[in-house]
Amino acid sequence: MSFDMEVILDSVVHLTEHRQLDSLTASLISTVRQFIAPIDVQILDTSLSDDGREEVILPEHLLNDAGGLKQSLACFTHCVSMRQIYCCRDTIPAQVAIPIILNNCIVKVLWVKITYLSDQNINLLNGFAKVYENFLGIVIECETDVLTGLLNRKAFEARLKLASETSHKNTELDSQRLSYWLCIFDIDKFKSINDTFGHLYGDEILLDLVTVMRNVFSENDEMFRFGGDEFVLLIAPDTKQRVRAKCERFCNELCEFHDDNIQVTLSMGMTEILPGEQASGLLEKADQALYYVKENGRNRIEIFEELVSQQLISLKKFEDDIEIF
Ligand SMILES: Nc1nc2c(ncn2[C@@H]2O[C@H](COP(=O)(O)OP(=O)(O)OP(=O)(O)O)[C@@H](O)[C@H]2O)c(=O)[nH]1
Repeated sequence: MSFDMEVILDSVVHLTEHRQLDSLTASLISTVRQFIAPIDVQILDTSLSDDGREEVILPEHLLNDAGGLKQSLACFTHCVSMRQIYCCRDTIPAQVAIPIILNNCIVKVLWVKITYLSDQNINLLNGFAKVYENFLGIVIECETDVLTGLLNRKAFEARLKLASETSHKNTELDSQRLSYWLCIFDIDKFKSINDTFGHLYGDEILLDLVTVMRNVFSENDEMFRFGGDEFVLLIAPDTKQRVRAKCERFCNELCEFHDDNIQVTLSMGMTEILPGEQASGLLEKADQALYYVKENGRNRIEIFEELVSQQLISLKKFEDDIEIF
């Protein structure tokens, strides 16, 4: 089969229109489907093993499928770890896997199962994988905070939208309900830390905070730096009590992290993410709880909904948002 150059260029244009990881990945999959009509195509994720090696996360069905990866797993693993294309054409269907590499790390693997795998198909797949790889680098760079390596504000909205869409309408009592949570926090009197110890020391404090945060929160909790000393957490579904306990542990561990003459304390506002709530309203709620903490002594955590029920702050500002849902 030969391919029309114009159609290929169109696909590259389409692939590079995307500015978000999920849509970029979906676009690569649909491009591969369009051009080589595979039986299956997947973009596999990778994780780091305890000894620092990249491991491809293989879904069960890929391993156990008839003609699946199980028989040739050693060869697949070897090729990918050597950053080479894995190609198995002896079997029907054939399989090909192309590692996607960023900063010398394997971050994803394009895996395709196809009835007949020609050289032309391999070249085309490799070309699309390279376009995806280059663009993935740009997308990740755009969504990453330079100092801390956390996600930045730009990455936040899409992730919050996903959380509020997948958050289930549940009727359990407060104490048993598993919800996503949004937390905003900033360092107390960070300006005076900068003024006393210098800006570079202030940067070290920000990096220490991220180290402690990564230790306390799980991979499912997403962490963002909005700018300056302001951070946001999108915490995966859990009860209010457990989320509060986790946030308190974070604040305590950060406080104990510096055994010198400096004590870093945080003020934090939290709010529950209910289905369909909009980013602006949620941010305002968490921000209002944070503001309350700042105005009332700093160095603690407050939950917006609790402040409202205790009539310490007013819900009025959000009535419009709530009526929509
Ligand atoms: N070291 C360092 N400082 C930064 C950075 N970005 C912003 N800042 C400083 O962070 C400080 C933030 O101060 P504010 O949040 O306004 O106030 P604060 O002193 O933390 O006081 P409260 O928030 O009211 O407790 C300012 O002095 C900024 O100049 C950065 O990347 N590194």
